[in-house]
Amino acid sequence: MVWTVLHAKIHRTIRSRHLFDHDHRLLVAVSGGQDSLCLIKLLLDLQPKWGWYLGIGHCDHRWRSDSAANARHVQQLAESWGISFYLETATQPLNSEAAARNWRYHALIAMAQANNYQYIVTGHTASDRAETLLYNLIRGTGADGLQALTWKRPITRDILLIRPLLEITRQQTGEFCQEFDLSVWEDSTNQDIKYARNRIRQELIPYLQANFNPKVESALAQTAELLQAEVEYLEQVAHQLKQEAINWELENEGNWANLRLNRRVLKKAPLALQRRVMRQILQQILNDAPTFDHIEKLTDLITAPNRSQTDPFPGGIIAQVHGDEIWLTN
Ligand SMILES: Nc1ncnc2c1ncn2[C@@H]1O[C@H](COP(=O)(O)OP(=O)(O)OP(=O)(O)O)[C@@H](O)[C@H]1O
Repeated sequence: MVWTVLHAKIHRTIRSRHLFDHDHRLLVAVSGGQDSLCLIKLLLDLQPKWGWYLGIGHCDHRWRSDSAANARHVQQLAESWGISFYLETATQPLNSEAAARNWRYHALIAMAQANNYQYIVTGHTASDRAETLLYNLIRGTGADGLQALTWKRPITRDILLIRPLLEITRQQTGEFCQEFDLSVWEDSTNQDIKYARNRIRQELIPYLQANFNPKVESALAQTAELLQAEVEYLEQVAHQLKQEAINWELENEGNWANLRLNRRVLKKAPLALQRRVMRQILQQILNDAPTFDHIEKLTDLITAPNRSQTDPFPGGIIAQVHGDEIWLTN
């Protein structure tokens, strides 16, 4: 087997970041594109050193006319490597990026659960990370959005989502596929500049590379990496503060019903932590992700006069100041 710089890099990354350990069962999400082919080839080559059990999961969104052929192509590759192959096909064509992504993650989780995999591994690269950072930055976000794709995160209670290629650029995965003659399935929708993501990839990044920094992808990915560690730390501190600030909490048949927060505890904390506590609380009690506006309204109550209250949040929950406390009630 030829051992390249990428093999060495990914081997080091898996070890130093504790992405997965010996003998784990990894379900590798393979679209057939260059990134996920590079990923599966690297993992296959490293497999004898680590002893993983590898499987390939493919999702046919029925988005493009060639999607069934794409799925067959990935299946043939899996067979040629002697790896288990799992396919989910959408019951109807999914024609928005968001719908396709959402369905894809559910499909991959279902495959992993049915076949006893603890890890779902995707081929997101440093280039995806840079694009996600720019995409989120343009739409407006905090440090959380700028950490743009994490190495490892729980996707269900028992399954972790792992992205081992976050330090490797798309150029590198392309060169790797050429070097090993991997037959890449080109996704025609990647070229379509009606999608903002693709415009960032096709127009904005090349512009930044040509005019500002030829290594802008790696630079942005590094920014995301630094922010990720800071976000992790702030979230931990906010969690502790939240526990300290909750005076009283009532659950009704497993559902959250009533919460009282100590304003004196919260007032002493910096604004950045106040906002994070409020976001964690809203995440806990709303079914949807809280908006910036929701978080600000609730944070304002920390210093607002007695009896001030918010408009109802989705689900009808209202927050109101009662002396030294904020009451959230249904
Ligand atoms: N049809 C598919 N079947 C299996 N895995 C897929 C498929 N499409 C994408 N993936 C996995 O997701 C990774 C990222 O793909 P891509 O960048 O096209 O998706 P995305 O919509 O931007 O995803 P995300 O929301 O996760 O960033 C791929 O490297 C691959 O591991």
